Amino acid sequence: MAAVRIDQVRSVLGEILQWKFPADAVLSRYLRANPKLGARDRGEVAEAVFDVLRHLRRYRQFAESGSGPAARRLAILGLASVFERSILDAGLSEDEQHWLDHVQRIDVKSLSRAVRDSLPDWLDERLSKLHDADALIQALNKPAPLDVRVNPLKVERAGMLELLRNGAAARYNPEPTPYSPWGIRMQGRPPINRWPMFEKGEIEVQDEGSQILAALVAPKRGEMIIDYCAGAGGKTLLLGALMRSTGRLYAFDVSAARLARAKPRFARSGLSNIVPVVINPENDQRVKRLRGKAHRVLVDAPCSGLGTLRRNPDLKWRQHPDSLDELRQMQASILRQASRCVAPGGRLVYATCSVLPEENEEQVEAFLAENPDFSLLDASAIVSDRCKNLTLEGPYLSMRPDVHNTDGFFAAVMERNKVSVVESGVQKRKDTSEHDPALAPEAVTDEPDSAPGAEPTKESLATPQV
Ligand SMILES: C[S@@+](CC[C@H](N)C(=O)[O-])C[C@H]1O[C@@H](n2cnc3c(N)ncnc32)[C@H](O)[C@@H]1O
Repeated sequence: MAAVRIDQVRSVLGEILQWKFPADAVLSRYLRANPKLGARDRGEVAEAVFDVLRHLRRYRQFAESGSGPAARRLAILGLASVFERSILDAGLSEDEQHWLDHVQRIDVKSLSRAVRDSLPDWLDERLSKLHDADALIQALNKPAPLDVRVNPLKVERAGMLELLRNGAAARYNPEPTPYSPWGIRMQGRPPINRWPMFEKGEIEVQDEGSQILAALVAPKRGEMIIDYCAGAGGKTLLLGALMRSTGRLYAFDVSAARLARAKPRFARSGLSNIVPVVINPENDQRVKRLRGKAHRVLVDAPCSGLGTLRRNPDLKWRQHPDSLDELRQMQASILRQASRCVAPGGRLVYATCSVLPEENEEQVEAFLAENPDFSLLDASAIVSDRCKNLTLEGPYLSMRPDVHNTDGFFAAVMERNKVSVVESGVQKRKDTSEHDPALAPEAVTDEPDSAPGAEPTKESLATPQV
């Protein structure tokens, strides 16, 4: 069995290490192409592959010694984290066993941090500037638990926890998440997409940090909200539920494929206030029509994803300083465009799942310097309303795996002055819905709990005519 597993891991790694596709996509494709593999086989292959990606630099150094193909030695090192030696040895030659004995005796503390914790030099250098860098790097190198979130429109967390603890999920040790009031954390690899509560839209997979982001947007009933980079809808779903399915929640994205992946999730959720719209990154007329209209705009910006290394360790090797520069320009441009949709008195939330200041604080500072009609709010005061145990230092939301046991997330909340002058968008049409049903205004049945200062706007916030 060990011999077969080594070949399987080696085969998956062979494709992943070409870095053409994300590791999880390659692995899913491999598992789909090998349907005879049972749940345990799949788990073992996945665990070993991800272990290699986490420790790639160190393992490559170890694999320089020994004989035979280096890719096989990487697979052996990955499987050494899954199997006991006695099981693994059954698939190894005598030479390989000696080689593994040798590398397992190496004192990793004698290696430089970049090798020990397997980081490319450029990333080691950037992370080393962060507070408590060692703890952060080590936490990013550990596998993450699985966080799910209840759909507050359908169920309460306490009831769902009881159901999970008394059913087949008990072995995954479900526990409430410490900060998010909607989260449940499980250990291992629960096959939740086959569970009835998932099919009924009562639970969704969402990291606790991402749940807290939705709390930070703090949408209210009846408001008009834009999730500007909605992707597969992870945050849209919780925003829609917090709005109690009232008002209007635009789910924008430039990628039709990503929004298409969101649609079954929207359907399961039971939400009826979401309007998905594929937008053009440049000069989109529908975006223009929403200028100065939204109560809240969330920009969950495309980023390096370096806060999610626990789940996506391949990003260490797929990202590069040049790609980071491109991302920074894109982030600044999206933030600028999205900010125009914010109504006077409304809020703009900029978020990433990166831990690098150049994608986070520096972007926000540059935006605020160029846009004096926006000012920074204290994130801590806003989230404390729903996330009782969460204390933050400073005005930003900054979640870290070493501190909060979540992925690395950053967010800033900015408020537009009540007296901002809103640039007009495209020329007004008599009846917009006739031309663009995707943006057709629908009856807003619930009064907003509060509307941002509406005095100087040309159109009223409560009637989202777009
Ligand atoms: C971090 S992901 C969003 C994840 C999503 N919010 C979620 O919670 O599942 C960033 C998204 O931004 C989208 N994007 C890239 N450029 C964009 C642009 N100019 N305008 C809007 N969305 C954009 C990408 O297609 C991607 O889906």
